[in-house]
Amino acid sequence: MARTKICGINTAAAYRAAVEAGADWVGLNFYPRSPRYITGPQAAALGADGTVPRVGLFVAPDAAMIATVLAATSLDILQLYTDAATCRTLRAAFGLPVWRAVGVATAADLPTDDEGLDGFIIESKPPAGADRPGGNAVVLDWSVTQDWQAPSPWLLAGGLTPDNVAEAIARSGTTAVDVSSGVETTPGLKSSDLMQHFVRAARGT
Ligand SMILES: O=C(O)c1ccccc1NCC(=O)[C@H](O)[C@H](O)COP(=O)(O)O
Repeated sequence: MARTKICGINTAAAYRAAVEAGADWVGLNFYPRSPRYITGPQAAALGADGTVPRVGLFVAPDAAMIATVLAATSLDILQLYTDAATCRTLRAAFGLPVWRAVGVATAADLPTDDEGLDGFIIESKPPAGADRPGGNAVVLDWSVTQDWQAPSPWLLAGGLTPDNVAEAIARSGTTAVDVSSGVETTPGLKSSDLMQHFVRAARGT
């Protein structure tokens, strides 16, 4: 049984489908190189009704980048691809919970304290030559977190699909999962059926 974040929501239809599928969070991607990229104004049209918490994703962010998005729309959580100190600074600046995204290859890469943050996204490192740090459909070795004493809440991500998420949950010990590619038919195009199957498989139903 795990909660689910569906990341890379980029249309009103995809937002509705993620809500109907039972996602616990939706991710909005503000990284221009991503096939799921949206702007702040586009995000404003995607379910700012509070139905499902919205996680805003930023890569190498500064305060101006985040402020520009927040001027156009609200966010509930920040998912940041940057160092822990910058995460703490931005957390204080905007008064929003921060999840730091951590690329993991071995147990040595796992955080050993909460870093003054609210949680982590634990995912596979990007493959060589990747143009983005996440959303690459690359699976992590799920045994890496088996003996980890997680210092705070965390979500498992990377290459998850409706077919492998139950095994990923069982082997990693996670209580929350995060998916982007695995619920798409092509990069950036979310599938309602795949989202429904993914959430059901994550819930064990
Ligand atoms: O999804 C992207 O395109 C992306 C681009 C740059 C940074 C992060 C990105 N995704 C972040 C996520 O939270 C994804 O859900 C996570 O990396 C898992 O992606 P996937 O392996 O495609 O399920």
